[in-house]
Amino acid sequence: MNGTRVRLRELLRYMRGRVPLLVLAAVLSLVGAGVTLLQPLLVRSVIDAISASRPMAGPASLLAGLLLGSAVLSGVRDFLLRRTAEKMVLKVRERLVAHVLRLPVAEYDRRRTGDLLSRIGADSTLLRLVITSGLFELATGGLMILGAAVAAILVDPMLFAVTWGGLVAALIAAVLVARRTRPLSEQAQARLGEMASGLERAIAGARTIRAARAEGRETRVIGRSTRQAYESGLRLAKLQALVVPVAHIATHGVFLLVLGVGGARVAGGALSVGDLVAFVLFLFFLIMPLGQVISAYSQLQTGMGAMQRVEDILNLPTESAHDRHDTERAVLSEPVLGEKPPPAITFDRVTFGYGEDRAVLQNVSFTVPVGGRTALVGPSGAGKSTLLALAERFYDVDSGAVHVGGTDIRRMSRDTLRAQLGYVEQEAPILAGTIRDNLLLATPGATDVELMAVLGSVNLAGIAERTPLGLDAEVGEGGVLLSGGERQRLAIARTLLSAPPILLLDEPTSNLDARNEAAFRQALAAVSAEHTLLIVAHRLSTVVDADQIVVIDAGKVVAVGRHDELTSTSPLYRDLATRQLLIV
Ligand SMILES: Nc1ncnc2c1ncn2[C@@H]1O[C@H](COP(=O)(O)OP(=O)(O)OP(=O)(O)O)[C@@H](O)[C@H]1O
Repeated sequence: MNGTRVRLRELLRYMRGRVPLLVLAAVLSLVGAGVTLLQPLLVRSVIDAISASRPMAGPASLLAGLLLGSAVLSGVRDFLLRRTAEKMVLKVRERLVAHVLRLPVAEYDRRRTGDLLSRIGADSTLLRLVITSGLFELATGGLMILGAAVAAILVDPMLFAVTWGGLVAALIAAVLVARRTRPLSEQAQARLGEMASGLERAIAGARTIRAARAEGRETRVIGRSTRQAYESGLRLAKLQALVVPVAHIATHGVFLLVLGVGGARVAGGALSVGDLVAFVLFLFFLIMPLGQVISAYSQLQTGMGAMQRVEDILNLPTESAHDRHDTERAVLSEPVLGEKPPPAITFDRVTFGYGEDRAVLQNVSFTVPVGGRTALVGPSGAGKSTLLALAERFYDVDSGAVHVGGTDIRRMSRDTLRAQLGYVEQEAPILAGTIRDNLLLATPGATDVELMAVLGSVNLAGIAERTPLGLDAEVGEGGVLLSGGERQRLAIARTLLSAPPILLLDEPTSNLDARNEAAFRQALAAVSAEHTLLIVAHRLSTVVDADQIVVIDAGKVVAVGRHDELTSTSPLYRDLATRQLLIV
């Protein structure tokens, strides 16, 4: 009950700003219901006029006019409602997209992409049901039933009492079904989300899945969710199939009863033929919207279920909502004249774990001086990439602090922090789109000359000269139309273009061929010349001339120094270098 109230409040929030249109639609509905309920009375006048051989042209033409009027009114009302509902779906989708793009990175680690997509696509569409079928049909149908019942009572209370039992039976059956609808349709939507996740995984991993000849198995796994959605739908259909006969018997029985008892009352002179026809028509207007109200109630439940799934996402705190200091303007420490500038980055006794169970980094302290190259080396899983993620503040440290330019990064807005840092992931993520789209990601205003210059600096000008499309050539989903080395250098070019003072680079572990390797070195040299570079290094050639090497093992700093020093002082480093854990 409490949950329903909360959702109704949310619903009202979605409708904010659209109240005038909804009120207009409500007024049109009211007028429409009134016009419809006048029709039986006019029919009665026409019939009674014919029976008494009186002229009937007046009431007959009024009846025709009313019919036309109510048709036009219902058309206008439906359009207004659909428009309002579409607008609501638009607003919810806009909010969902903006919200999903601002969720903390850890949230993406936990969730399936397909499920998020399905909530944005399918569930937001179902929300439309809440307004159109749900609220309005429920309200107008309810109004119609009430009006028709009152009118029927006025025509003949005794005949109405006879019909009452059948109507109540039909109503109870309908409410029972509607109550089961919501959990079943929620189940079906959740299964559809799983199906979308499965498909997303299968398409993203298409090559691996083909190579492993696993299409059949993947199809079966995805098929399971589809089948479960079908089963929920089927259970719903069975439930509804049970109710239809009950409603059918109840409503048809009521009509037969009315005709029988009413016929006897006409014969006895208690009612005129016109009265009986008017009563039957009122009964018709009472029973007809009953079906509408029942299905509207089920649809309202379906829409509310979808709303719950949408709200689940909207209620997740965004990245900056986790953050008490984000509203403060960042005050980056300005170096005082004659004073040594603060280090570019300082990790100060940093301890961090992704979950509660295990610390990935323990008490890590080191500084990255301004200018030059600091390389992070260590065995796989030691925590090197995690250090870059902490500097970008994708996650917050559990204890200790990270400082950038002398300021604790929790004391600056994420925007300010990320403007200081460029970040190139290990598996350079190239976005589907053109070379230009990719380069402009962080620097939307760059000119073509600047784009070509930055491509040249990482030895990549050639990719813009391969096709007549130049910078507008597509790179494919995830950059599949480029080689691994080209992807990495395009990602570096993209980051260089935004000219951040500090660059965080996760070196690719993949073996590059000699030409790509040379090009990568050249790109690194271009980066090192103008930026402070913190690089997770997998290649000996990256570390031999680094200004500082930090050796990490199992989440701890075990040695810091230059290549020559470390080869004599750090057994682990020597081991890494000589056993070629660092690629030569
Ligand atoms: N998003 C994440 N959620 C949970 N655990 C993670 C996540 N990312 C990394 N880990 C875990 O944290 C540990 C350190 O990972 P990290 O990627 O920092 O290592 P690394 O030293 O960069 O390794 P590599 O050289 O193989 O890239 C690993 O045990 C890894 O399983």
